[in-house]
Amino acid sequence: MAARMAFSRLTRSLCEVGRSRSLLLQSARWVTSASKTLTVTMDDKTGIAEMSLNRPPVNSLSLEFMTEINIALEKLEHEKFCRGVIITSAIPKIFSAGLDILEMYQPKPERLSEFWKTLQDMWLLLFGSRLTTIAAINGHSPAGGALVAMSCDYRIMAPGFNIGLNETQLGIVPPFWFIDTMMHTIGSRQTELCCQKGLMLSTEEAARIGLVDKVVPLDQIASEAKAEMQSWLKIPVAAKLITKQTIRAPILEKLQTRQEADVQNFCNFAMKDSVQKSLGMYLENLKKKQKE
Ligand SMILES: CCCCCCC/C=C/C(=O)SCCNC(=O)CCNC(=O)[C@H](O)C(C)(C)COP(=O)(O)OP(=O)(O)OC[C@H]1O[C@@H](n2cnc3c(N)ncnc32)[C@H](O)[C@@H]1OP(=O)(O)O
Repeated sequence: MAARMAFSRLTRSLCEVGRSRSLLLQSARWVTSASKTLTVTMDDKTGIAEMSLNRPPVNSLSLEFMTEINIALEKLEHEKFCRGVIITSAIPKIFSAGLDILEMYQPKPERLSEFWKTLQDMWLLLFGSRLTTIAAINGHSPAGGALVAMSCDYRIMAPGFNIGLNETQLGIVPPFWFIDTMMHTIGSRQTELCCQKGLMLSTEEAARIGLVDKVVPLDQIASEAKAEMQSWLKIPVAAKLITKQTIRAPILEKLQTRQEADVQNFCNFAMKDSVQKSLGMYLENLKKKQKE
């Protein structure tokens, strides 16, 4: 249901963005075409797909990038032989820098609402996926990046990076469904501590509170993710999926029943002068940091 609703919006979004991104079936493996920013490969023997994010410099989630991700997720969801997907990054040291702040800073109102709908769709597709989903977190993963990781069934992270919902540090508020996703992962007390302070946790701190399930060296992250996936795929599929749906359905429904209102809230909030000022200053600091 979540995936179907997301798909109808996705189709519209695709037309508006005006890009064609077909997925080509190529014997044993299929790969995304038309774009270098997302590579999806599938091993037909194991039914395991890998989605690799590759939008330099930091895999920030723009409208177009999320549309691509959504199309790929939708395709995998309907791919008969696909049983699981591993999400990772092709960019050294960055899993995803989260939402593209440039989408929210001095935005055009129509694009802003489309941007938010596309983010909602991405979350609905990923959090509600029938597939087993594993995040192989091979770099920093703030805010929207953490949301992607937390929406998966399992998280493996390499040491030396940070992860968390840091929105309050930017003077913005994590949406209720970001918070719900974190509460689902680490419980409400830890979520409150992390979200109010906008904490970015080290890999080890994240593992300590269950935000990350396993810590492995960077060079072993891909093989470990595959091994972990194999163990999940041994569980009887219907039993596993119904269990996942039972746990996640109320969280998904909360957004599904308020999607339009959530878009409106977000747009109103984002357009506030004070929020625009905070975002402008944050962007400025990111650039300054680069020069230092
Ligand atoms: C308005 C209402 C909002 C309601 C709530 C919305 C919920 C929000 C969710 C979000 O995801 S907001 C985004 C949060 N993300 C961040 O705070 C991450 C910021 N980035 C970083 O901390 C670092 O860039 C990094 C990811 C740790 C990587 O550091 P590194 O030193 O490797 O690279 P930089 O030199 O910092 O960056 C390179 C380049 O990329 C630009 N950039 C970085 N992050 C973003 C981003 N999220 N969006 C857009 N652009 C980003 C950065 O400015 C540099 O640009 P140039 O100077 O090269 O042009």
